[in-house]
Amino acid sequence: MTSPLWPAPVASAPVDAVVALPGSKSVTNRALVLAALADGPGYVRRPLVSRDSALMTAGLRAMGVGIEETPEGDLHVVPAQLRGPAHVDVGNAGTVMRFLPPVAALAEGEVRFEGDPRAYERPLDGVILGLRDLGADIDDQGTGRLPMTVRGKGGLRGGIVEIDASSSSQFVSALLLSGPRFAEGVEVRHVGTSVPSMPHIEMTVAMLRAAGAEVDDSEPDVWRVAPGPLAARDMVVEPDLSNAAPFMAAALVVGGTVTIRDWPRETTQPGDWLRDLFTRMGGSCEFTDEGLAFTGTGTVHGIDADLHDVGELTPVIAAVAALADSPSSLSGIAHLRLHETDRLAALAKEINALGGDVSDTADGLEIRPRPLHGGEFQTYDDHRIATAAAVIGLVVPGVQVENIATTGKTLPDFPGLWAGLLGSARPAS
Ligand SMILES: O=C(O)C1=C[C@@H](OP(=O)(O)O)[C@@H](O)[C@H](O)C1
Ligand SMILES: C=C(OP(=O)(O)O)C(=O)O
Repeated sequence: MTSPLWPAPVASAPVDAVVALPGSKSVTNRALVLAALADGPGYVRRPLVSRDSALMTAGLRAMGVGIEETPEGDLHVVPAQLRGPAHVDVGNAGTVMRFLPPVAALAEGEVRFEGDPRAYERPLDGVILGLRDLGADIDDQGTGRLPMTVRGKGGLRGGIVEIDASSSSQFVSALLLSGPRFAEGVEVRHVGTSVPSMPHIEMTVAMLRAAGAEVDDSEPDVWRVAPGPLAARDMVVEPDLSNAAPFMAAALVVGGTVTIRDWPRETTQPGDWLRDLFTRMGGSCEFTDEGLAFTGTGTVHGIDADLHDVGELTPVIAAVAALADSPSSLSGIAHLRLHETDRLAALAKEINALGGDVSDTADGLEIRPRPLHGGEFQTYDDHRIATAAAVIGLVVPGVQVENIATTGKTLPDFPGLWAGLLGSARPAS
């Protein structure tokens, strides 16, 4: 089945807009897990409402957790005895497929995990092998992947476990998030080449501590979580800074100023790196009372950057780099081949289809800017490939984005937000 094409709007004037972004996927889905495992009812305030968060909510509800939306749009989470039989659809959400199996191991009864075809290709071995070592009974037919069944025993021993988290930081986050509820807590020791997306593990540690858990992360590649209760709380979700990328990129490639409302002054979100990365590419930013004001001139410089810690920013950075006045080299991101799609291959193929000159290397992208032309841009069910295409379309007429609706994985109504960004463009002087 072919998906409809979305004609990417071309910017006719510099942008001048204030953007209120929905909540962070990573914070929302961690907050939901921590609230579900807490010692009483709590709230997740200003949550993201998107495909990935809906899948997390549905998965927790299937295991018995009460989650109700309040009239203000917050989520009231009422923990319960976790139970099977239950069915969890993980979609293509890394956070759901990795964070919920440890929760299922705490349930009484069988929990079946299924998802999109791509979820069956994405790595899960660190979670499966790790949980088994900690005492869980998992039937994965020997594949180390989904689909699988966790035969929950109402609790888990826990203890010390060695895993290789070089393919995804989410393996570590998954075992830590449920760790306080394991009888012996958990000590996760990473063995292997370096763990990507370290800020996301720092986010896990920070959110566990905020919920009262005792976490020791003083030794590199080792994390210890003591057994104990998680406090029932109000958790307020920050705006999704990774999803700020296309909006800030608009100011870079078109010129003008975009203010991202409520940008936190301190955060573990990897999107905070955009301030530095996009400044190096030609923009400038300042904190204002409203948020972060980011200004570009329309002239973009290439960048040499190791994105190992912030891989999810790659697609939009690659799109901007394809429009730059000098080449770029993006490295440290081999693990992106195992994301929603093989992002390195997809970006090279689609940018080249518009006349670009991009090669995917063993661990990144080499981008040599060339004049681009319009054409179809395939998105491979990948929200960030779709927003990257929209950025190119701002300055390259005739870009048609296939399945723009895939942005709904983490960013509801992206086309509406994008139209708002351009609608408020000030007239050219
Ligand atoms: O824990 C999280 O919320 C995430 C961790 C990262 O995963 P990887 O470590 O698999 O890259 C990131 O890319 C993903 O978008 C979200
Ligand atoms: C890699 C990503 O998602 P997931 O949580 O599915 O891993 C992403 O959002 O860029």
